[in-house]
Amino acid sequence: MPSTAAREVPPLLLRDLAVEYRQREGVLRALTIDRLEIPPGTLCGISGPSGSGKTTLLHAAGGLLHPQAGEINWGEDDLARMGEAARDRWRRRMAGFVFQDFHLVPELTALDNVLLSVWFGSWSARRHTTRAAGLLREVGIPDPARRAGLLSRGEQQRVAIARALLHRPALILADEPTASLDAVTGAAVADLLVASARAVGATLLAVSHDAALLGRMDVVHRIDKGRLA
Ligand SMILES: Nc1ncnc2c1ncn2[C@@H]1O[C@H](COP(=O)(O)OP(=O)(O)OP(=O)(O)O)[C@@H](O)[C@H]1O
Repeated sequence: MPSTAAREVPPLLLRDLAVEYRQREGVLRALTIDRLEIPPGTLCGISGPSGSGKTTLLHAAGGLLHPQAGEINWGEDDLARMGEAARDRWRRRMAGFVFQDFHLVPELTALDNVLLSVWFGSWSARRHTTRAAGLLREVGIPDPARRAGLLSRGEQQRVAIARALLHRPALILADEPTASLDAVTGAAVADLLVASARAVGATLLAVSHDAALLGRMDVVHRIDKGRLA
């Protein structure tokens, strides 16, 4: 299991948060959170009906969107007060993302998919190549030279998890990580995600409808109509 400790993991505190989307019919208030605190290293599930605001919450907590009001405090850093460039830098430093449909480039090898952020960033490729190959071995991908498009769906999600772990994130944000996998493969991916976060002490925020995954979280917050239920 990936075992190198994460950087220092800050607590998350959301306060008076409001996220709105401009839609054709007008402005939709998608999320209203008075207060939500998540201690460092917590495995936190986010559940709720379709359209209730789960992904919006994940994106707000991960600095992928700018809220209309409120605070998104990861320790000393308030993402709500940062511009887009600062949030980009914060994300690259702090967060690893895992998505339902993997977001891999099928023509590239497993290794190159894990290293994509290194190509686009200013990190040293050689140092990261060794770590990326090691992570792929640890998540159960023995052949890093295999093209991602030739891997099974479960293997592709393993590659995506290795990619999320590359920069030793303090936070792992996963959006329906098992939803496009069959039950057995999903359970194995859930095991890997939980074990990976635990091994490095990272905070895990996982949006999911998957009872097996949610059952492995320390806490599950349910969202209904944009509010904590
Ligand atoms: N970029 C956007 N522009 C406009 N409206 C949006 C946008 N993203 C989400 N919404 C709306 O905000 C509400 C919450 O969406 P969100 O994706 O957060 O819900 P969800 O609980 O993750 O849903 P699901 O389980 O179906 O993925 C929905 O009504 C959705 O239509």
